[in-house]
Amino acid sequence: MTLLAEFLVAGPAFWGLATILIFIIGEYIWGYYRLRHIPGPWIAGFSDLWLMRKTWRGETFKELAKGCGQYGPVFRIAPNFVAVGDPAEVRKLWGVRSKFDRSTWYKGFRLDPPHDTSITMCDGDDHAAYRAKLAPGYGGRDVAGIHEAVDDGILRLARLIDEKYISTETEYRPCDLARKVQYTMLDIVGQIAFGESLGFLDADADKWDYIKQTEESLPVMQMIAMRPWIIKLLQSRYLRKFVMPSAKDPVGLGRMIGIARSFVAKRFGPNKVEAPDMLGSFIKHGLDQRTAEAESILQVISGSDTTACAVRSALAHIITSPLLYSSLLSEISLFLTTTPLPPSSIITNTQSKSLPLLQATLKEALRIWPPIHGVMPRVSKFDATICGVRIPAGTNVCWSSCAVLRNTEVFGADAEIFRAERWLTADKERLAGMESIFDLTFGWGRWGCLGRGIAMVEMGKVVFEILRRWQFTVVDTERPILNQWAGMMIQSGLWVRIEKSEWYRKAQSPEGKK
Ligand code: HEM
Repeated sequence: MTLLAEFLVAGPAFWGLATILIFIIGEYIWGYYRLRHIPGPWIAGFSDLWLMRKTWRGETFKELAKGCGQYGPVFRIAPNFVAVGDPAEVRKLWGVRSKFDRSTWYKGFRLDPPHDTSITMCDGDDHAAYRAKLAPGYGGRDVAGIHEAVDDGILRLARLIDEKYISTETEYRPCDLARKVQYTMLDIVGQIAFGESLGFLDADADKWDYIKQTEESLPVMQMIAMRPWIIKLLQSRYLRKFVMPSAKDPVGLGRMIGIARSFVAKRFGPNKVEAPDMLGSFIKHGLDQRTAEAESILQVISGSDTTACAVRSALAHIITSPLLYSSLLSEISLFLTTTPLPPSSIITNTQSKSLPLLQATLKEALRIWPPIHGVMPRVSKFDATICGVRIPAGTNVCWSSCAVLRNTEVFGADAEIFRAERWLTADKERLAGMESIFDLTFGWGRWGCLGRGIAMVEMGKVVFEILRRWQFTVVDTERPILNQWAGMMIQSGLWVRIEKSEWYRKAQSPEGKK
């Protein structure tokens, strides 16, 4: 035996290594043992590789639903993670009376660690106190001009499309509507959040590569969120300045942080500006400068990508479904005959809510392609029972958004397809059930979306105004739009040929303007 081998066999290094190994093996066995009564892919009992692989490839949306079909409504997806596909149980899990809080998974989405925002707060009591400070702002109670901000964004979009993207018999000007919708939503959220548009539509460009970089980082964030120790490491004092976006970055998310920081800075100090916008409301209710910065950045991200996705999903389904498209145009044209609305005016929220097929289409778009479909785990300090299955304390309980939102008992035998009419033909009882599960697209209970009201206003107005002004032909019928299921939907390439609608042409003609 060499000296080294002798040392390893008998020395402290050997015993140190052996102890670590025994500890790791013990942890694997214990990890497997705790949830051994819950079925799932065998590898998920020992390792999170199954879940990581599906997450990285953007497959969790479909695969978790497949797993619920194969193993039952509760199945194991990693040593300490289970997925639930039963709609009523998910509503209970997220409800106000639930004993479950958010798991540390949410900490993976901190943009400016160690500062939390509403979405990264996990402790129920802290979150409730913080949420109370935000509710008057997000709910619009304290904010003047939300509707005007939305209208302004739509008019900017109209200007851009009219000037650059109208095709004629002799000229073909294809337009990526997915991008233009995203620019619109970013401009609107800037106006609502800071009282100033972010200027994406005017530039007709992805300013500072913000969209590109945010989209690239989403799948990575979903992966990091699965491993609490990686979150701690990357967000530690020593590493975060190298790996997290910084306000000094010239591009991307960092640049947006810098912009938010400069807007927020104007609201503090001796010459502080007071304004009746969302930021003003947050500050009025006690947010300090750093927290206001972090919350404002969250607002830009959560308030633009989600609504952009909902609008794009609605448009993609409308313009590829002839029956729905023509029915919607009839609804709009009937509305316009009774309510003359010049092109310079935007439909009101009350008017848009009075259009049943339009509202049904928006709900169906959110249901079939939920903008936020990540696993969103909850944990409890107590053992619990879900669908009759014992869930030990400390287990991450995720939802399968696809299993829940495409449940055939709730939404009908054809739940897997987009059919807006289901919302108009369902009887009272079924409709109540559908509505209560549809709610989950915005989260529910103590943790539910604070921007739901604003989102529905934006969606109703934007989709109506797009449909009444222009008509669309899909450029690539083989692949009208590209969806990437990264926990938060990434969509691109809704390429269309655009013509003005007959109503819009007439309304813009000299006679129409009279
Ligand atoms: C169609 C659009 C939208 C969808 C589908 C959506 C969906 C969601 C979901 C699923 C959650 C997470 C709930 C959870 O953790 O259980 C959430 C949280 C949140 N959303 Fe939205 N959202 C949308 C639009 C907006 C808008 C426009 C804003 C702001 C202007 C916003 C602000 C927020 C905030 C602040 C939270 C955190 C709430 C809390 O933790 O108390 N959202 N949203």
